[in-house]
Amino acid sequence: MTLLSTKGLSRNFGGLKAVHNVDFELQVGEIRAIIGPNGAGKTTFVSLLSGRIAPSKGSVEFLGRDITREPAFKRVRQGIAYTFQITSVYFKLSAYENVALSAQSALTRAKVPFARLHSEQIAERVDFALRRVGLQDRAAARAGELSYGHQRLLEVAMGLALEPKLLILDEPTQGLSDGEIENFCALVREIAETATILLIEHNMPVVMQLADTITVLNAGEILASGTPEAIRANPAVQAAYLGS
Ligand SMILES: Nc1ncnc2c1ncn2[C@@H]1O[C@H](COP(=O)(O)OP(=O)(O)OP(=O)(O)O)[C@@H](O)[C@H]1O
Repeated sequence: MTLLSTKGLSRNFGGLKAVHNVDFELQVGEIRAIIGPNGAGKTTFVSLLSGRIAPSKGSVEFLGRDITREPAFKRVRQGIAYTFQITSVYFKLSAYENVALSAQSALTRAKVPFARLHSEQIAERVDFALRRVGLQDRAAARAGELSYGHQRLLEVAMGLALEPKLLILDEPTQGLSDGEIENFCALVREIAETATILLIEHNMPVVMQLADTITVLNAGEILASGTPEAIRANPAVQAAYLGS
């Protein structure tokens, strides 16, 4: 079953075609990686999916509905969560409060009137999300005092508190230690049991072990799509990206 698809999706910045004419399809339950050289258009592409930026041309469908013109907050309410770099974390708030903000927005999506939001409902969700990423013991810590690796995990917890159907992770392992990366991969597999994952990732071993399917972007266009084995063996991909 198709979760998300795009047709002719394009975004120009002046004369630059950052994303050009992309037809893309994502199936429910898969882990999809998007790879490509620097400047290939990966972040621009997922920003078009999440609604952070508007397309110059083309369309996006989510669960059969055209969401091309829907603003980001409405897409979040439909189940598209985008954890974008560390900038989304409020450093002065506690880990708990950061996740509670997300949880609140998800409960609003479920049409629970804002004024009647019970703190237990939020607490339940926050506890679940923090436990899932292994930060339950750091709930009271200020986000700004957490290690970088924990801040990245906090961001994932904020995404999970939205109970997303689609979780978009933009370079989630950047800056993590080898041990943290290993734990992170286990976490992604666990999350994939209940959500579809779209992952932008530069770390090839991570991509190769996690992804069901890899889509390669190059100069704003899809160069290839396939299993990790097929992508590894694809001469065009090797020439454009893997450099071997
Ligand atoms: N807001 C913007 N204004 C102008 N040009 C932009 C803007 N955002 C992205 N670009 C350009 O669009 C192209 C694609 O950028 P994008 O960040 O999507 O690539 P990427 O594949 O995510 O790269 P990286 O792997 O380095 O993060 C690049 O040439 C970039 O300079």
